[in-house]
Order: sequence, then structure tokens, then C-alpha cells
Amino acid sequence: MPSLASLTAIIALLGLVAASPVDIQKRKTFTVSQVERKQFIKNGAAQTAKTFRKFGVKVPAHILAAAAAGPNGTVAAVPSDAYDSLYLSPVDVGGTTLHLDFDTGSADLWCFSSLQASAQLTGHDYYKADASKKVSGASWKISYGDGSGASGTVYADKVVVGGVTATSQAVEAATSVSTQFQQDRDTDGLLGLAFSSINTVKPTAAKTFFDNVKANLASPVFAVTLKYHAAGTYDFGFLDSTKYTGDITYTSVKTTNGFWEFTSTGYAVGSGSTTTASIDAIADTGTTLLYLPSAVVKAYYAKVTSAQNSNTYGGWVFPCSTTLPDFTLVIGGSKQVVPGKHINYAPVQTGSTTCYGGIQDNTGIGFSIFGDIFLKSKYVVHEMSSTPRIGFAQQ
Ligand SMILES: O=C(c1ccc(-c2ccco2)nc1O)N(Cc1ccccn1)C1CC1
Repeated sequence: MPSLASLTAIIALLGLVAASPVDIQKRKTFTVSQVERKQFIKNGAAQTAKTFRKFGVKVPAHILAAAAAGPNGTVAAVPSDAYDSLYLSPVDVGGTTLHLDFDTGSADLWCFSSLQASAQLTGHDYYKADASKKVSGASWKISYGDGSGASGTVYADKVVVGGVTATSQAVEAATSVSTQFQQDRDTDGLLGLAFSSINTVKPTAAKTFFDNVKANLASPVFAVTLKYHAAGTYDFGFLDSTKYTGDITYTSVKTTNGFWEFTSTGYAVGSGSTTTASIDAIADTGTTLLYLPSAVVKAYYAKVTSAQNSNTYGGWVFPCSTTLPDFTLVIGGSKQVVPGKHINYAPVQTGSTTCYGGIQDNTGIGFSIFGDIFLKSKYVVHEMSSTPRIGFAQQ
């Protein structure tokens, strides 16, 4: 059976033959433009199921489930500056590509929008709020631990991350953002990946992007691979064994506060022995540093020459030339090592030879936060199954 393309060509040729001789004289040459076939992501499981069926073999349930799933997806996570202060990922929000900070410590997808004063939009890509998509009576307001925040109204629009589509995602369009966000011209908003229970939309909480798409994925998981001074990835729906070494160690997650919250059972400094402790912590891609109990932090910097807890600089600092010891945290019985090199965050001011530590006190926060300083040497699996769990492996 000739393909549509060849039929089209034949009809075109017949059309030429039917033309008057003069036309043919005028049309010495013609071009049949090929249209590239729209690329589509092959679903390997679907191919496998097809092969099983072709040879009359019963398709195993797990292959059927994966075959039924839509495409999984991967998106880049690119450091915003030389110190990995935050990581940005391209997201299609209602037809505009925005660069969002994926944040496992919050549950709102909000972005700079056409509703803001134009002065606030300088240097930003922003969501073009479409009145026909406005969610009547809905608003949002979020405050972050560093004192930053934003607020606005809500739209239901299409959001695409790495080929994974949420057809009617609550897009929280900002009408106002705090100074910190106005000054950061790289970040066009946040995409929350914590639990929807802490979403701030009122009167009815909205679902996160992941909550909206997880049923369509091969598996209700996303995996985070942030890197030291390099681009990493967020994978949705699958695990990628090329991105880690050794085993993934899982531990249970407490969801009552809406975070990916777990307990670390001990720590070690450099090659020292492990101290048993019970450290209540959350995994949080949206927090730059690693915040731990003061006793643990003190034990670490006791092994750093000339380290001091500076009032001037608001935390632990040391000479930038220092060779820092590694730091180990025990999770699920496995030792997760943070390379010493990752614990030098940045000079306290441009050009200074005093550097700010990547490990700081969690005093006043109420729990520990395993932010990017910890995460950027790990492959972290977030499994939102009936009993959510989190898994860690070494990159
Ligand atoms: O920035 C936040 C943060 C994230 C989400 C929310 C929130 C309020 C309402 C819904 O979500 N509130 C936060 O504060 N950190 C990190 C943090 C906290 C305190 C000090 C420094 N860093 C949350 C994840 C722990």
C-alpha cells in the first residue's frame, strides 16, 4: 500500500501532466518538500508488549502497566551561578518557556506574570495570564524560610516538563514578589515538588505538577541528580542506573508537615568514628546549604583550621584556602558522604579570602535541611507510592 507521501507525490505529478503544454514549459523544475515526521518518544514497554503479543506470549502485568503509561521525562537542572546557589530548569507554562527553581521543600508552582508591574518583569520571562483560564476566587501567598515570598492569583493552564504534560495545572501567577525575587533576574518562579498538603492556594489547595502527572508515569517517582558546578537532571517516572553507583538505600518519609522528611541516625567527620544521633531532616532542593543541629556543626568545624562562627558574616566561615574534611551522614543504615570540596560554599564577599561554610546551624528552623550542598553528590529518588519513601545513592 503506497504511503500517503508517495500518493501525494503521484497526485502532484498527475496534476503537472494535466497542465497545459505552456504550463509544463514554464514549470521546468518542481520541489516536493518532505515534512519531517513529528518525533515521538518511543515507549519501550509498549514495544515489548507488542512483541510478546506478536508471538502469542502473555504480557506480564508490570510491562502492561508501563506500556500504558505516557512518556516519562527528563529536564536539565542548571546552576544559576558559580556557587550552585540554585538550579534552574526550563518549563513550558501556557506556551512560554520559563526557567523555574524546582523546590522539593515547597508545593506551589508560581511564576512571574503579566499581572505584575512591568518594572518587576525586567530581565524575566513571564507567564502571560489568560483571563479565560483564570480560576475564579482563588489566590495564593507563600513565605520562605529566608524571608522571601510572593503572592497572586491562579490560572489553569498546560505545563510541560521534559515532555511530561499536566494539561490543567494550577499556575500561580504572581501579582507581587519580594525584593529577593525581584533582584534575582534568572529565576522566573518555583515549581514545588513537596506534598500538595502544603500548597498555599485558597480557598482550595492546588495539586503540584508531580501530583497531577504521577498516574500517567510508568512509576510514581521522580529522581533528582543535582551536580557540583555542573548541570544535572530531574527524571520523572523512572530510575536511571547510569546516574548512580552502588545501591539506592531507601528510608521512610514522614509526610505530616508536607515535606520529604526523614531521620538520619548518625554522622562522622572526615575519617573519624560515627556518632549516633537522631537528626530529623528534610530533603530540599530549594535550599542552598546543609543545615544541621549546632552540636553536629560544632563537631565538624572543630576539625577545620581557623573556622569560626562569625557574627559578622552570620555563620561558620574559614579561610578559602582550607582543605575541608568530608562529612558523613547515616541514612537508612547507609553512609552518605559529602565531599569536603562541596562544603566550601563561596567567599563571604566577592574577592574575599574568607569563605562561608556549606554546613550551618539549623537553630530556629525546627528541623535539619539537607539542601543542595548535601544533594549535589547524590542520586535522590522520591517515591510517592502509598507509603512514600526517599532513596539515596552516590553519584
Ligand atoms: O524555605 C522554606 C520553605 C518552603 C516552603 C514553605 C511553605 C510555606 C507554606 C507552604 O510552604 N515555607 C518555607 O519556609 N524552607 C527552607 C527553610 C526554612 C527555614 C529557614 C530556611 N530555609 C522549608 C522547607 C523547610
